[in-house]
Amino acid sequence: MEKGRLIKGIGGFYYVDVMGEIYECKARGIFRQHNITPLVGDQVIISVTDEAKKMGVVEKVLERRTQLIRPAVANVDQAIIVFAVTQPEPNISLLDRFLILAESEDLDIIICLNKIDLVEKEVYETIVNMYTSAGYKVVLTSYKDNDSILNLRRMLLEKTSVFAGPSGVGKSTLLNKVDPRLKLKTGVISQKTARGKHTTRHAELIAIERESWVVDTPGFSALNVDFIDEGELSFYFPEFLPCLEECKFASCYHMDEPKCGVKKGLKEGKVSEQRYSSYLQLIQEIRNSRRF
Ligand SMILES: Nc1nc2c(ncn2[C@@H]2O[C@H](COP(=O)(O)OP(=O)(O)OP(=O)(O)O)[C@@H](O)[C@H]2O)c(=O)[nH]1
Ligand SMILES: [Zn+2]
Repeated sequence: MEKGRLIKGIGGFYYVDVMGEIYECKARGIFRQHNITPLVGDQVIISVTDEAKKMGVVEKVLERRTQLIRPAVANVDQAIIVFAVTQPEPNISLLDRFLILAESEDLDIIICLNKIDLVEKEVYETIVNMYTSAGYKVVLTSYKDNDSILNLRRMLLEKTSVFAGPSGVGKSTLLNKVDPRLKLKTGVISQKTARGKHTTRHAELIAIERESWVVDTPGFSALNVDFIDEGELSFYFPEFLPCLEECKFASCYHMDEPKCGVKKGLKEGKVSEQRYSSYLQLIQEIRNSRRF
């Protein structure tokens, strides 16, 4: 029996990494009876049936700490949300959607602003300040700046991180810099888009040094958050949290209600205009989606 990490599942086979060796495994029928589907990211126990051919059987799925829905990966620790400071221009509304998704999955979050070699600091300072004061950790990177890559790599050590962000911001480029053995495809947008459209891309765990794992997700240009309950949305804005107890009504949506803590926080500069307007836009979207 060996313990390993399930790194991908394709066509009924599970690929399990045991100390860097990959075993192609079937799952025991017993999982079906118990309605358990092994998931990428699971810690599993396998028995090796053929050492030479690296084949085995998944005997047991160890208890999951967490389970992401999209991408479907177990035991993820943190989300690295990557945006470029330019090319493409940062889309704040989309960034807030990624944040809410990660918050709703209860992940630790790092915002990574990439391509800082392309513009002056003044260009992205406002964004950095806005998210830092909202309570987020923001890191600045450029594939041309080795120190920034080392800093990013440090944040990945001994964790499972999901890389998310729009297309073309440099997710694969950064991962290739962090670990040059990876050789992920970069910059071939047409090819990647074609794949995204016509085939389902399965989530896959990629090992980088010292028990660090990453999931590179395809880029998204739009994200729906309408599965979130309108009453819960404000919990996913961390800077709103200290304001909420000052709302007079427990069911305050922080819109037109009197004595609202969030609007007070907005006046006092504890909540930024832009984040508040993101909130309003999203709650409107959630409400509209409920009408049908
Ligand atoms: N100047 C500059 N260009 C970068 C940087 N990082 C990535 N790029 C370029 O940006 C383009 C897109 O990079 P990718 O790594 O393919 O972007 P991605 O986020 O993986 O894109 P998808 O796979 O479509 O989601 C490539 O041409 C990279 O060379 C950076 O730090 N600075
Ligand atoms: Zn309120």
